[in-house]
Amino acid sequence: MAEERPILALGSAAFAISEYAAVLERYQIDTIPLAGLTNNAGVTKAVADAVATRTASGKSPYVAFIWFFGTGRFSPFDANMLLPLTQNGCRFFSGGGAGYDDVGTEWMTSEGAYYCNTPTAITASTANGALMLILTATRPLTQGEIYTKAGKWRGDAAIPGDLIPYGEDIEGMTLGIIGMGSIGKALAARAQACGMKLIYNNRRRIPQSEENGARYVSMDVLLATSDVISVNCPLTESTRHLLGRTEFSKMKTGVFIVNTARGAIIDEEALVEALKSGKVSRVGLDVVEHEPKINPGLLDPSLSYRVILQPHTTGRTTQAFHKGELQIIKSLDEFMRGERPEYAVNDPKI
Ligand SMILES: O=CC(=O)O
Repeated sequence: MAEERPILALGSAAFAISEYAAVLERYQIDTIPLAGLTNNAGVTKAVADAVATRTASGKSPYVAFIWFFGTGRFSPFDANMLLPLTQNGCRFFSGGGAGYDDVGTEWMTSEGAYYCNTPTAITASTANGALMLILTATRPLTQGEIYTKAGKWRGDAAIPGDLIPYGEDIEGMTLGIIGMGSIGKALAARAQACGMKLIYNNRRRIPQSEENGARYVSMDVLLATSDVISVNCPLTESTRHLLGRTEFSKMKTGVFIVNTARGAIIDEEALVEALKSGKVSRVGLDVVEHEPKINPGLLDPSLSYRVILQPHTTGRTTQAFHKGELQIIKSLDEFMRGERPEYAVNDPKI
């Protein structure tokens, strides 16, 4: 047990139980219990208190801070929350999740600290979730379930607009993938097996051997030729509202849109207009701009079953979170051994 290099943890692993029990044996870890914590201010105070207690007792300061999945309600994990740690020598942070738009990585770099995400943990679950939403958007699945449970079966032909519409088969449709990282590639492999034609846009073309049958095209070509568009890129300043009024106007009429990345990549006001005008047929959103608040336009009764909403759960499977917790442990071990962690997203001067 290395008392001289202690670690602070927010909560505990919930899936990699035995592996994390071994971590608790390997290192000296203080845990901030999650019970009673509801927001960023609570965690900010708990971190400051933990650092102050350690300093007051004359013990060595924390060198690392980790948190797990399901902690989005505490974000952002930035200077405001973490400064007491870096001021006292903490040089490693890692949290559950592929995206890290809610983590102050630039600030961490300037403090000489690593940030490690869990880059491939949710790849399969999110790609499966994207395919699930593509199928749900192209087939009237939500409406069918609600009707069946309500005893309406396929609806009443005598009432205008009441019948469930026919579904559309995705075979032969063109899928445009925006963002060809690990999730985009995994989605391409799945969609290819369903007989879709694949195109993608990315900051740059990726090696052909990794394209999984997708063809690199400009954003304008993707917008103009896709029957289904899937958003799979990270949220950055350059992708915020990447799909807005101008982009919707370039799309095919009747396009289906799916977003399993981050809500703010789509301008929701523009999306609602595009749904109302019929430009967009149906949309499947696992993410929205101001989670957990839903833009009232998306809940407009006139759009009814054409807006499929999920509570940011496509990546959330037991297998994915287990893998992710193992990735946090791997990064922590590498840092504690004095190595550059493989999953570091930044390059601080250490
Ligand atoms: O949205 C989930 C993630 O980024 O891991």
